[in-house]
Amino acid sequence: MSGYWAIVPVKRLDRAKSRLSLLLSRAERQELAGAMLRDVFDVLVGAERLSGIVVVTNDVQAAELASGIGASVVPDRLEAGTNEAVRQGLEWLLGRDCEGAIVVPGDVPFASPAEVDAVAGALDAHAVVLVPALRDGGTNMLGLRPSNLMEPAFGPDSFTRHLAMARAAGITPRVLHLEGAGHDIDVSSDLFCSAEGGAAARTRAFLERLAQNNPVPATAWLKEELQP
Ligand SMILES: Nc1nc2c(ncn2[C@@H]2O[C@H](COP(=O)(O)OP(=O)(O)OP(=O)(O)O)[C@@H](O)[C@H]2O)c(=O)[nH]1
Ligand SMILES: O=C(O)[C@H](O)COP(=O)(O)O
Repeated sequence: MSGYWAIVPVKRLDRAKSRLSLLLSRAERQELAGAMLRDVFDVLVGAERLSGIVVVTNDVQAAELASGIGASVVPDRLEAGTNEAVRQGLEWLLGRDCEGAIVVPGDVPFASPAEVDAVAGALDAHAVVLVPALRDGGTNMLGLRPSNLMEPAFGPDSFTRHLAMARAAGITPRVLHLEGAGHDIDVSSDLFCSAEGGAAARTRAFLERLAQNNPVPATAWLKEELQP
């Protein structure tokens, strides 16, 4: 099927979000990761411009959820990080009739279907589309047309790196600042920031419960900021 495909890398849910371990137990992190993933899948299903979804994961539950929405699942037995997972998704797409790919991490639950469609619309005119994280220098969505145009370079400060890589290849990327998709959940302070954007019903319910049960633990944030 031609058109744009979403690639979603998903780490094992019971290992997800280790940077939140100051505030959340392993079980809570797993629950949050599952809630965010379900919300992200709803967003992708609601987008009108996607021709397909490929989920790269070694997690049984994530794979079941992915199959439930009709996504293709690429097993990620090595779990060697986001870039390796995205690479596997891109490689899988190479054999398919696909015009381009949009990498969507599983931790951007506040994205909306309209934002995904906006990335797809921008990809029609630009070979590289970047959605920066609003706070930490990351890349929250990466659009590539064709899908093998550029290697993924996720990790700290990936937005600047993706920008530079595109420019080095002679491409002027389109940068979309999106309120919903720009908000990912990585560190404790992200748990207490109200987010604009899409429905994110399960994630918002989790965060509301958390806020009710725990008055904002400023000291935890401080510890987090002080960590190298
Ligand atoms: N398939 C796969 N996905 C990964 C891997 N590492 C990270 N991801 C996914 O890549 C996206 C961005 O990852 P991070 O923001 O670093 O999330 P995380 O690894 O759960 O968070 P931390 O443990 O706090 O670093 C999320 O959707 C992760 O599930 C991996 O080794 N394999
Ligand atoms: O740019 C990135 O690597 C992704 O957004 C993940 O970054 P994060 O770990 O800051 O979410």
